[in-house]
Amino acid sequence: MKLRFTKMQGLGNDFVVLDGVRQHIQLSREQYRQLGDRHFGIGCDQILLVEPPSNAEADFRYRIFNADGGEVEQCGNGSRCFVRFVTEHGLTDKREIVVETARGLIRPRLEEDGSVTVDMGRPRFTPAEIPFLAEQDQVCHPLQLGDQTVLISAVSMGNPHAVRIVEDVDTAPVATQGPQIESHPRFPARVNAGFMQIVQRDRIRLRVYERGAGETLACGTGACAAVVSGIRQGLLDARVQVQARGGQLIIEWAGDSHPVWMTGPAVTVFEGEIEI
Ligand SMILES: N[C@@H](CCC[C@H](N)C(=O)O)C(=O)O
Repeated sequence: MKLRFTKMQGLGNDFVVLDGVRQHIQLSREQYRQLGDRHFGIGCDQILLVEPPSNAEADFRYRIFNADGGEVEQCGNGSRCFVRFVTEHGLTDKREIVVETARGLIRPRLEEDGSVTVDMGRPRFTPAEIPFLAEQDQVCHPLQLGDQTVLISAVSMGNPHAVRIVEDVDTAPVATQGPQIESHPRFPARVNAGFMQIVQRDRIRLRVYERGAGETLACGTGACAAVVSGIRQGLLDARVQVQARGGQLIIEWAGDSHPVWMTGPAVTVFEGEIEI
């Protein structure tokens, strides 16, 4: 079967986007994994499938698959690419779009300058909602990694995140501790592992070892989780610039049950067709 696709990126976190509105797409986990393969497929961190909504309130539904083929609940950089995709492909002329995801509705808005602002919903900290095996919600939890104990905060932005504060992201043990945290038995659905350096109260540097994709150049939900975790610890202000390896995001959170807002770019790289 021939499949048309669009290659996009948000801060270097790259996506294969499929139009499931104009073509019927039903792929197996193995086929998603094949699309994401950088040697035998197109190559990307995640695949986004845009579909008609099943909820009357929504304009579209979008599904997210990691490069390992597994379906996940939420994707920040992907939600901005999604907005550029549906507008550039003439699927909508709305600037504010209601989108159904596996974890409820999100409401992205296309700004005049082409950037996209997304209401990412409210963060959740209850261990069962993340899911994380812990007695109670604490701002920080000790986590055993071999013979070392590290402090992490556990946050769900629809998808699970563990955030660790480090002195310097450039020398942080992302390649070694990232996979250990990702598959830690206390995270039964696995987890995205963030390493955050606090530069100032309104600026952090962040690297994320993503569940199902490895370290990416940026992670939107990871940026939300890191800022929320820093605010909860009293270390950050309500508006923070997040510097990832692939570029910058602005994250805002007013606390408690307020939603987290994310603003950043999304870019189309090329279009193509693949036999799958
Ligand atoms: N890159 C994404 C997150 C994609 C999903 C994640 N790897 C997971 O498994 O939850 C983002 O920008 O948020």
